[in-house]
Amino acid sequence: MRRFDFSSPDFARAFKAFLDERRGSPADVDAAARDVLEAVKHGGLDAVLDYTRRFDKVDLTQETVRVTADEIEAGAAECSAEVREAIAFAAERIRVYHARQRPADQAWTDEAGVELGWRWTPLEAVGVYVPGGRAAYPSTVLMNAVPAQVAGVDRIAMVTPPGKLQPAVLAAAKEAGVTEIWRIGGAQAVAALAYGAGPIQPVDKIVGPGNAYVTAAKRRLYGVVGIDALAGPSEIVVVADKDNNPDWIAADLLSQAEHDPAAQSILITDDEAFAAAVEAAVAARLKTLSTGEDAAASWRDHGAVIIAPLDESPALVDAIAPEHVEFATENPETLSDRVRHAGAIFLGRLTPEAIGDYVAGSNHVLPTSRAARFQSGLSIYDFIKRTSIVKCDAASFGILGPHTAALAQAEGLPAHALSASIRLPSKG
Ligand SMILES: NC(=O)c1ccc[n+]([C@@H]2O[C@H](COP(=O)([O-])OP(=O)(O)OC[C@H]3O[C@@H](n4cnc5c(N)ncnc54)[C@H](O)[C@@H]3O)[C@@H](O)[C@H]2O)c1
Ligand SMILES: N[C@H](CO)Cc1c[nH]c[nH+]1
Ligand SMILES: [Zn+2]
Repeated sequence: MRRFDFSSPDFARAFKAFLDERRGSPADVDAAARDVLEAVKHGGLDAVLDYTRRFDKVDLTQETVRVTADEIEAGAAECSAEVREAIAFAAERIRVYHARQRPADQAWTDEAGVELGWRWTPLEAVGVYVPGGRAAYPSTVLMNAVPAQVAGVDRIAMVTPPGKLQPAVLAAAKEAGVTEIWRIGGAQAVAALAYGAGPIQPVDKIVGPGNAYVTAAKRRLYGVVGIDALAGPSEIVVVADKDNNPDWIAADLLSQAEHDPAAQSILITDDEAFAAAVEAAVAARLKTLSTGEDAAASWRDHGAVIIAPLDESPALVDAIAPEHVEFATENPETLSDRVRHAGAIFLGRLTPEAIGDYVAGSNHVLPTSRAARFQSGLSIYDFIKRTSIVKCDAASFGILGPHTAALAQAEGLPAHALSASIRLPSKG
């Protein structure tokens, strides 16, 4: 864990160096993802199954790689009633939240008499990545698949590593109406969705979070398929004053650290004694968590405590551009309203980020590695696209045609110019 003191003369340089560590994929991870993509592109399902044997230690065949309808039913039935109820509760809140995002088609006639507008249509085939290396993620099934269903996507193909295919994951898939599930993960699963592999038909877009290998593969495949955002190892910034319970804040920091040794948790506070209390609480909790080993590695290698006036926190948060930021302060909006770059903002002492991970209704698939500077979290917009519509009649063509021909001539594109001028009444 690194400590930074805003008042130190070296702060700006040291903080920038710290931030630069988290831009893009590490070179070794990117190289590994590149090799996997090439192998699957040329080797198809055999290559996918080879990597599954190597990385996931599971031996699958063309016959067993797909989760059958019976397996989905049986797995979902094994899930406890309490968890099934929570899945249904979360799914409904996610459904309602994302339905509100649905934009309207538009159509109007402008002053030149041109009929203009646009129409939104759903994507046909989407691949959803549900992580499953270290933990099982039923919540991520919902965060990916429910918005896709709300948007009206025809085919949802889910991939998830074979090891942790737990009842709750299958119950969530059932709740979200997902019927196509492949037990593959990592860069090889992303490649299979993009290129197709044996029985796995290629998709038009791949969404969903994953570890650094999954994220590097998605980054490389952009263009072959659409991708949503670079949603890699989890991140949290907690802005907290000294009036918080240090145990609560420690839990919030650890809630993201436990996802992955590559996750990142950062505390910003103006009080040194409070920072020390949180650090002590983190150390104590690490000993009791079943995920303590990963969380300890994350806190040790990527964690940070920044001592700074709270008034500086919005600018610091913008520089970090984190996946999540919590403002555990008395009037959180006075600070949070000044933040521009964050995947999601959680306000007040009673809104821990974990609420957003599961049941708030907002999406938990969010940009990491500072991608919040230019990307949003997963939404209905990832599953629809806009087609523009234009219609001229004789009168409006008479206005637009000559300008079209003039611009085409200026670009040295005579066929374009002709396509307009040929339709204009001849001048003489
Ligand atoms: N940003 C978000 O919105 C968000 C949401 C949920 C989870 N997450 C993140 O998702 C990630 C889940 O990670 P995970 O590892 O548990 O599951 P994962 O499914 O992302 O990755 C597991 C796969 O990684 C591959 N792999 C493992 N080691 C490899 C290696 N050395 N070389 C190549 N491939 C390898 C394996 O094939 C395995 O199936 C965490 O980083 C978590 O923070 C992010
Ligand atoms: N915090 C993760 C996004 O970074 C999402 C998640 C799923 N389950 C628990 N948490
Ligand atoms: Zn989480």
